[in-house]
Amino acid sequence: DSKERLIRESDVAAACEMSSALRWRCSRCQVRGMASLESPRVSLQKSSVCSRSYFMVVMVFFHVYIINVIALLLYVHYNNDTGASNPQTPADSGFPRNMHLPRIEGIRVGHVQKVSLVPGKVHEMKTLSLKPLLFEIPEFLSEEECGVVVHLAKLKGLMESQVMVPEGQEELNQQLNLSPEEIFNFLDLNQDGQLQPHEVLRDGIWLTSENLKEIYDGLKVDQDGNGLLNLEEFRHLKSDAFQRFLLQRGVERSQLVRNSRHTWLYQGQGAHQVLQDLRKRVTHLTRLPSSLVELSEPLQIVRYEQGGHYHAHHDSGPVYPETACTHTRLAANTTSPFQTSCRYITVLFYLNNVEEGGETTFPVADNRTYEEVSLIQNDVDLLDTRKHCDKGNLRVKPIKGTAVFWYNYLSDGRGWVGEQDEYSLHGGCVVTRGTKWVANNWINVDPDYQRQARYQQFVSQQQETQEQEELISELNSDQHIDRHQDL
Ligand SMILES: O=C(O)CCC(=O)C(=O)O
Ligand SMILES: [Fe+2]
Repeated sequence: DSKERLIRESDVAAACEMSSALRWRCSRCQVRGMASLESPRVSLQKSSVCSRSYFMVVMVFFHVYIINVIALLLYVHYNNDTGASNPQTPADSGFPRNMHLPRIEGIRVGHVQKVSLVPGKVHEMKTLSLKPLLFEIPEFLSEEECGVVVHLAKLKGLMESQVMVPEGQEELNQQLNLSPEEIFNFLDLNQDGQLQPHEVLRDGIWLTSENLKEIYDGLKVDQDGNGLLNLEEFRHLKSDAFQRFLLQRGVERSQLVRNSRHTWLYQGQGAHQVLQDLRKRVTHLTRLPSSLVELSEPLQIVRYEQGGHYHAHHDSGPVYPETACTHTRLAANTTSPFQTSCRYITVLFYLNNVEEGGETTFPVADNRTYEEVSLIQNDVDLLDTRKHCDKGNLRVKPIKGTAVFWYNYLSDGRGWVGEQDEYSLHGGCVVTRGTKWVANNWINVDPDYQRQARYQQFVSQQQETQEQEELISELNSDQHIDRHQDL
């Protein structure tokens, strides 16, 4: 009998160890533990409640627990490898399988966080809006740095940001094989069977209702004269008819979507130190992997003369499965006619103080809802930065050295780029006095993780080949020198 009790006692000990592994509070163990301090007799009596079957139950729990843990580990493992957002990437791509893009938290509008971007200086970063996620950092560039960037841009020379050439709309439509009905349906946002002025394809030219009436009259297209186009009237038009008409009649620069000049400055190895420093600072600011920042577009410098403007736009378009990104297209092996620049982040620097006007407007920042149709109502076109900048939700005054930055895409919830953030709509208000200099640093990320990975692999292979070729040519030239010396 005492032997059996001893066995039971050891069973209980084993069972209790199991149960503590399960974090399952075994009151009997506590009773046993306490009792054993006081009197072994009591301990034996109490332990009798823990029978073999009790031990079996605990063992079953223990096994279920272990199986659950293994299943969870397997799930995490396979989800990382085969998930849509983070699919398998080649082992030698130098691009981690599971790269997560950090996103800075805005907390709330007006929140200020301190950021350390350059040694010995602390910057303050203020949240301007949450939709889009938008920040302002005063004194991001020093006065001298602003001067250097403007100087370099002038040395390089600036070109018109928008030229007046029809953009081959007709050819594109033919290529896409779209019927007039399909195009009409696509343009007719509210599907009322009529094209309102704002539903007409503007394609580079900013058409006010007055402009449009003039075009309709000139082309004799609006047969019933109601200022709207129905499908029948639309059928008689070529899709680039408006552009051609305006080209013949002559268009002023102020009638374009964008009235500015710009140039591009390379920021990689060998570039001016200020440009390289700027890129490093942007990497620190955005907290993105440096490889992404380094493979992005060069710095764009923009100059607006007095009267210059940029109507509200998105820096990067929506991405559908068939949309290619301009930067990864080379490695994507696609023939899709749809492409966008996939600018995940815009960092905009103000390089001078503007005497009057020239603010950056975010007309729908922190709106409750975003509806394209409600942007143009009762002759107030919120996209029009020549006329209605004062009616937008948020305007940032250009101050020399200040940087603003925002996300043009939302997160996909799994650490990668998600859908376009429509609230990132913005524009440059008309410069009413003086000139305005800004610079754009766009960080390009493909919302398709695998395409971005392939692109990075492609670039690193190219770099390797180039380095090898350089090494070979260096060796050859060394041999050449030696031979020369021999001679
Ligand atoms: O000039 C500005 O304030 C905005 C510029 C801009 O949006 C752009 O260049 O894409
Ligand atoms: Fe922009």
